[in-house]
Amino acid sequence: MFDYNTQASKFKFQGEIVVPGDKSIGHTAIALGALANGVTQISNFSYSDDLTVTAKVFEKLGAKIHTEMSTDDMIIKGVNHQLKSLDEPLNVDNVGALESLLLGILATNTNEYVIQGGKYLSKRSIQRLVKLLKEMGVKIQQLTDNVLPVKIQGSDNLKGITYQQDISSAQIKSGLVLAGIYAKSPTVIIRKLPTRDHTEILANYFGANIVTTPETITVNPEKTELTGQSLTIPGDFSSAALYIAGALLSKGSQIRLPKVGLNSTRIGLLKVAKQMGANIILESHSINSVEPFGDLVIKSQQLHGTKITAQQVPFIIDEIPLVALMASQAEGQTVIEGIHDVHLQLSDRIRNMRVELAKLGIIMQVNDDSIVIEGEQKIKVKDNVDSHNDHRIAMMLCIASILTETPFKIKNIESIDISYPSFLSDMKKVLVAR
Ligand SMILES: O=C(O)C1=C[C@@H](OP(=O)(O)O)[C@@H](O)[C@H](O)C1
Ligand SMILES: C=C(OP(=O)(O)O)C(=O)O
Repeated sequence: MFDYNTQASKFKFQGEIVVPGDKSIGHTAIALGALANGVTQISNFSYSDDLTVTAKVFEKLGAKIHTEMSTDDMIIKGVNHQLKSLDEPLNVDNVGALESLLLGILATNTNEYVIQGGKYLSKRSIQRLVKLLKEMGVKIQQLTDNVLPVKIQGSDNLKGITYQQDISSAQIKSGLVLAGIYAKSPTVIIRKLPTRDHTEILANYFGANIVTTPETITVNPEKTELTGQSLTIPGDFSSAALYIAGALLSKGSQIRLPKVGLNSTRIGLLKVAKQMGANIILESHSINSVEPFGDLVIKSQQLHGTKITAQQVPFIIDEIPLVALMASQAEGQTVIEGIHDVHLQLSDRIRNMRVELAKLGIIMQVNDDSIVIEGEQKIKVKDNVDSHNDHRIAMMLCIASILTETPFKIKNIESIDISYPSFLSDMKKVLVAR
């Protein structure tokens, strides 16, 4: 509903910016803290629209959540797996990560719940996870075919299952892992490709017994008791990626990003940038925390095209719009393979980024299983652009805007609140006209 007017100047990045805490880890930490016995203390928790929805849902289910806004500390008193029964539906809005975590958790409880979703989640199929949970013994009734709302009644006698992944989705995996924690027998997930692993890492930190190999994830439920923990959430790599792409592309840039999350399943963009010829400096690296983090220094560099394989795609899943922008400014062609088997993101993200970048004169070919992007495309503004209420597209378009002197409008800019509400003001702090 709000238009953002970009500026009639090219910019470069200079200085240092601390990005907010990771959204994906935030969802998982709230879910586990709410479910656990005792108190969980989360440092560097950053509220965004999506995390507000998650906190509200778990408060409704009985968890007590206190947030110290001045210090970004969140304290959760968990329900020790005794979820409150409810007469009203739980609304997950358009928060995909919450939808699957919640289905997995409610699967383990005998109360009946209704889960509702917003515009996008009322269209995105949840058939895969529903089918798997039903195999475990959960009763799920879908009021419309394969989408939210659903009525779910879990069981305290769930049977572990073996799931051969047919799609590389971290969310489906997370739902199944959480259901498996309280089942009566082990659940085994045979991987298609590795995806982000925050759920496995944090669940083990809270007391679960999940064994991972490159090929499998085994959830051993025997005697599992989740206990409240203390943890610090690192900076969100997906937010840092905006500055990484922006600084690489805008001549004369140098930016430092302290304490960014560096979980290897999230930082595919660093590998892609390296393949494209970039040298990103890692100044310090802490691996002794629950999730690794470090300081990154990025300078503008001329990039060249590359081939991004299907195995790399889950590790750049939320950064594909930024990778497309980088590819369009590099020398030569870039191909992103294996896009067919990824989970449909929020809006139809790949289609929407293609349509909106075309309005800025950036053309790409989207095939059934690949994207082909020619390099050295000049940005030529032909029309105003639209975020399609997708925060990743809105913020990528903001980065594109600093590469051109021609101003344009970004419609529905408020979608940035989904993950990074302070993005525009943060970005301004480190932008210098060139
Ligand atoms: O688990 C998560 O927090 C997420 C997993 C990813 O989805 P899929 O791997 O299911 O596609 C990612 O795109 C989404 O933004 C958040
Ligand atoms: C799609 C995203 O998140 P979710 O799937 O949780 O809505 C995202 O953060 O880009």
